[in-house]
Amino acid sequence: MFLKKVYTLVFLRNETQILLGLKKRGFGVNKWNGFGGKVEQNETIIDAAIRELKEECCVVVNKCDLKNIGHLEFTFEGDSLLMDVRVFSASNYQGVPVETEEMAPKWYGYDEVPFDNMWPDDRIWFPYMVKNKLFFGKFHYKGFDTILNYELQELKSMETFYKNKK
Ligand SMILES: Nc1nc2c([nH]c(=O)n2[C@H]2C[C@H](O)[C@@H](COP(=O)(O)OP(=O)(O)OP(=O)(O)O)O2)c(=O)[nH]1
Repeated sequence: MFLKKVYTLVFLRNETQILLGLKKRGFGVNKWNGFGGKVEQNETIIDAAIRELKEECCVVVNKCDLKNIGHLEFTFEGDSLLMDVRVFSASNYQGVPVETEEMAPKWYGYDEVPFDNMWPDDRIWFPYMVKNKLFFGKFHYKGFDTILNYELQELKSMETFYKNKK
């Protein structure tokens, strides 16, 4: 039995670039990533995505501009935690990303994404996101550097995926 915790992960994107943030503290420190974190009690997933984006880089996004593009699950050898990560993309937003105590933002061209300084699974599923394919990925780690096994599939619709998910 796993103990599931839900997280958000938001990527601001345009046709040529994607915004990443260098995590300055906590889980995933010193890695480039999208913006996100734990969904709190009594908070919807979409509200958590909006809140975390604002807290981490001071950008405001409207609900209707956040598109759920993927679902990721992470488990770790010897640990009962299952991280359930809802991935979103947005190209409309208000404000200019700025550095906060948690993240230092930077725009990257799609061909210069710094995978060597990111979670190892990112290089596996990023190509789906870049090609605008919806995806579901499951990664089982040993420690935080080694993927022991994984599954990745393209989805036709996130709604259908969640409807059929147990
Ligand atoms: N790209 C990518 N993101 C990941 C992976 N694993 C993983 O947890 N994430 C994301 C999901 C969340 O956005 C973030 C982890 O959330 P967090 O621990 O920073 O949450 P938080 O801000 O609420 O935490 P806290 O420090 O305030 O307690 O990292 C991964 O393998 N790849």
